[in-house]
Parts: sequence; C-alpha cells; structure tokens
Amino acid sequence: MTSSVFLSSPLGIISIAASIKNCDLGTKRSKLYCFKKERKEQRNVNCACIAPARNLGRDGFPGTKFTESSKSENSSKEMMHLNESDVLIECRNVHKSFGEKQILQGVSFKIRHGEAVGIIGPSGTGKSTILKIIAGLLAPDKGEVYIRGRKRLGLISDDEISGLRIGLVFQSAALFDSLTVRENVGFLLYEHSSMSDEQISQLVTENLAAVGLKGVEDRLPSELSGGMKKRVALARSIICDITKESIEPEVLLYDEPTAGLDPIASTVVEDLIRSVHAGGEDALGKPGKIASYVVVTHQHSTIRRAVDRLLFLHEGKVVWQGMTDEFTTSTNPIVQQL
Ligand SMILES: Nc1ncnc2c1ncn2[C@@H]1O[C@H](COP(=O)(O)OP(=O)(O)OP(=O)(O)O)[C@@H](O)[C@H]1O
Repeated sequence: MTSSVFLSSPLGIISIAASIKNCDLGTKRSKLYCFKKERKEQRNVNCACIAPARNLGRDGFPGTKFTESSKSENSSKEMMHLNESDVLIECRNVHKSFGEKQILQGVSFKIRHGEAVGIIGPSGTGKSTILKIIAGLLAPDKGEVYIRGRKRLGLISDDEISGLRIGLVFQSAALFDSLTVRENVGFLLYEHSSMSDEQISQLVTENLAAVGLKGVEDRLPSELSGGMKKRVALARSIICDITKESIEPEVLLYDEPTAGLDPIASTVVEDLIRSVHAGGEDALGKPGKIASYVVVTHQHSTIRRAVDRLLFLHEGKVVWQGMTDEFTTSTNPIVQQL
C-alpha cells in the first residue's frame, strides 16, 4: 500500500508556475517533469502557508469564557461511535508552536470512515495548521497523528506506507497557472501512473464532468471563474489511478473551500463536496468515492450543507464538538456566539 498526499498551496505557486515558462516544453510529461522539478526545489516555500485575514477577527468572540464543563461537552451521538476499526485519522494531544507562539495546545479528535467533519473557530486559532499536520506537511512538536491506527513519524514522504490517500484542497484553488485544466487535473497521474496520455485525458474529462464541468480541458486557470477554479481543484483531488489493483480510501481536507465565493457559487461547491463523498452522487449520477472529509470553514452555509459533525477549535484546543443539528439548536453560549 502506498500513500499519496496531493497538495497545492497558495504560496509559491505563482513563482513556480512562472518558472516553468523557462523550461523546454515538449510533451505533457516532459512539461510536467520540468514543472515538478521546480516545485520540489521550492517545496519549503509551498509548505510555508500563512493564512490571510478571514471574516472573523482574532477577537471574534469577545468576552467568551470557556468553562471546564463546556470543554468536556461531547455530543451524545459522537459518543455512540464505539467501533475503533473505522477510525481513519486520529490526532492525539497535538501541540504546535511557531517561534514563541503556541498555536495548538493539546488537540485530540478522530475522523472515522464515512464522516463529514467541520473544523470551526476564530481566526488564527490553528485550524489550517491542524489540517497541514494531518496531511503530513507539518510535524507536531508534541503529540501524535495516527493514520488508520499507525503512528505517523515526522513528515509524510512519497514512500510512506499508510493505506490512506489524503488530499488537501487549499482555500485558493491553487491551480498551476501555466498548466491547462487537463494538466492540472491529471497532474499526479502524468507523474506517478503508467496510464497513457489518452487514458489520463479521458479520466480527466470524466472527473471534470463529475463536478459539472464540460469542455474546459484546454483552458488555462486564468480563463475560469472563481467557482470553476474550485471545481477544477475538486476534480484534481478526486481523480485517481483506476488501473491500480486496489485503491486506498481517500480523506479530503478542505481549507475554506467556499471563501471568496458568492452565496450561489458557495452552494454549488458545498453540494459538490457532498456529492463526491461516499453516499453522495456525483454530477454523472455515480456514487461518490471520498471516504471522509474535513472542512475548515467560517461559512454558516458550508456548516449547514456540507458537514455532519463539528469540532470547535479555540486557543489551540477543541473546546466543543457535536453534530451539526446540535450546533444549530444548541443553547451553549460558546456555540451561540458563532
Ligand atoms: N508556517 C508558519 N510560520 C509561522 N507562523 C505560522 C505558520 N503557519 C501558521 N502560522 C501562524 O499560526 C497561527 C494559526 O494559523 P492558522 O492558519 O492555522 O489559523 P486558522 O485558524 O486557520 O486561521 P484563519 O481562520 O484565519 O484561516 C497564525 O497566527 C499564523 O500566523
């Protein structure tokens, strides 16, 4: 079993994309090889993501007091999950600091097979950081991350064995500017599969259709709307090598997938997130393939439409968790302030 983490960060991408213009562009594969080489050299830049300001300030919860009882509040439905074998990802007592700044201070939670989980909380509380730790882009200073019961040591590498694919979809669609939609969506397959260009091209078309896009394969990202870019990013995260004998389950991590979209475009993306999830149905009427997903969001509509269970992160800790319906009906003062 092999693991794969597909990630694209908002930082560094533009300079990398610009630099491939200097490469000798021949076939898609040589173009992408050249692109990958540049990307590898700048990987440290890619991983150094600093989240821009969001619609909630750091003091978005003035006067909020988190009591011990609220900290320990757990959803009764959450507690009903007793089967440990369906846990795909577990964070146990995760700590992370940047310099003197303590960001995560003992975060613990589990993501189970089939779940649609949202991570909410004030800006700067470490939501994106925990996604990057799950994805293996950042290592915790203390605490552990378990992938299907196996402790992950350090950062993820292409050779690491985990039996789980983890995809990370950043808030900016983070498409490679100089690559066409086809090359963006098929990127991993051109790089890591033995599929022919024609097979990949067909699969790209199918996956684009699954997110409701047709006839955009030859366009550059600059020729797409914001909502279309997010769909392309989604297609890129769900595509996989269908020639492999066994395909590992995939968990998708979305970092503010609807940020910057108008309400209608947000709804489309929220429904797409649902549709590619197991139990959902994509735009072609086929069952979704994603085992579980985690969404970091500030958007109420995303919480309502795309998520079943919520983790509330505050000052580096999970201070409340529960099902979405409990969130919307809760009389808990912490929840009410969102
Ligand atoms: N690579 C890094 N180096 C230094 N500081 C960082 C780094 N990554 C994140 N931070 C800092 O850690 C804190 C948490 O960042 P993070 O992006 O995880 O917060 P967030 O909860 O996702 O915020 P937002 O809701 O605004 O996206 C911020 O103060 C951020 O500036």
